[in-house]
Amino acid sequence: MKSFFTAGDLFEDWRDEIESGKPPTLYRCGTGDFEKIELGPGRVMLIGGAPGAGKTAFVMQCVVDALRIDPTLRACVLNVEMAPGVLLDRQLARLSGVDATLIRQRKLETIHADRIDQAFSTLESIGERLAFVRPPYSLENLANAADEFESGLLVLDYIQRIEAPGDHADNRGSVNASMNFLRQFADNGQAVIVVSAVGRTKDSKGRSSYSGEGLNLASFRESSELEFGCDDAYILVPIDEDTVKLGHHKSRHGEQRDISLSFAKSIQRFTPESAPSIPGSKPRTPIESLWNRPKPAKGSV
Ligand SMILES: Nc1ncnc2c1ncn2[C@@H]1O[C@H](COP(=O)(O)OP(=O)(O)OP(=O)(O)O)[C@@H](O)[C@H]1O
Repeated sequence: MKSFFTAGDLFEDWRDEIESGKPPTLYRCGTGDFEKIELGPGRVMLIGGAPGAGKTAFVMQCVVDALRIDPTLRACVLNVEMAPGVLLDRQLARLSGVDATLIRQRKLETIHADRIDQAFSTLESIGERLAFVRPPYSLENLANAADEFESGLLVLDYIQRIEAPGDHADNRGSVNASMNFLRQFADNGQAVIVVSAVGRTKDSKGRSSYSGEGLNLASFRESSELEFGCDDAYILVPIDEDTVKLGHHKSRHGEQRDISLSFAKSIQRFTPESAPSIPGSKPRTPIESLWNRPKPAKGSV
């Protein structure tokens, strides 16, 4: 076999594909601004953020909602830090709107019953299409699980703690090797979400911190292959107690689009700030603006 092929060799298939008008498959992770997230076969999405920024909560929301929206999708989650039951507790809180602490402490009361039942049945409806990888937490084990489970979406939470095949001089070598393999998984039709730790940077006062202003593509730990290998890179940055920015630091296939989200931690739920209006509903007018509005002149309608 020759070590190259020409554009001419590709031409017919490529042209047919263009003319078919069939867009590439993308999995929707929610509504509103969540639709800006391009996750699909062949794509690797990287998401970083300081400890506790909400990376796991965000990724699990995307996965559960993608499974709810697309009934043919199957997902495999490898989470090194949190047991599957804890991940499900948090999704139960999000879907029911019942405080995650009450759920964690198993202190539910009758007033919660309806919402909890509804959330249980939502989670049950996707249960057979969501798999959690058992230890050992290695890439090899993830690949085996993905094949056995026939998944289309893989989640690695988080990459610095997942063992790559082969011997590596250091963690950097191992993360670089993992990213190379993950690109191959994507080229084989998987959608891949990679959660990554970030390193501290200097803030505006020269202090070492995780402050959002300093976090960028180079902040992903053991970074080089991570930033080059992914298609999209996001960093989740807290703005205030209940708002976060999902900074879009790399977009291989389109424009970079940051997303503002509110993060209700007690129920582990992210909501786009620019939520779509419900058809037929009127936007609420702030009472203050009515109060300050000039009074209509007498006799005018
Ligand atoms: N019951 C709760 N009530 C309020 N806040 C909570 C509750 N449970 C978790 N949290 C907060 O929600 C956030 C969850 O973040 P998550 O575990 O998704 O972060 P992460 O970025 O994945 O963190 P890490 O890097 O430590 O894995 C944390 O800030 C945590 O303090």
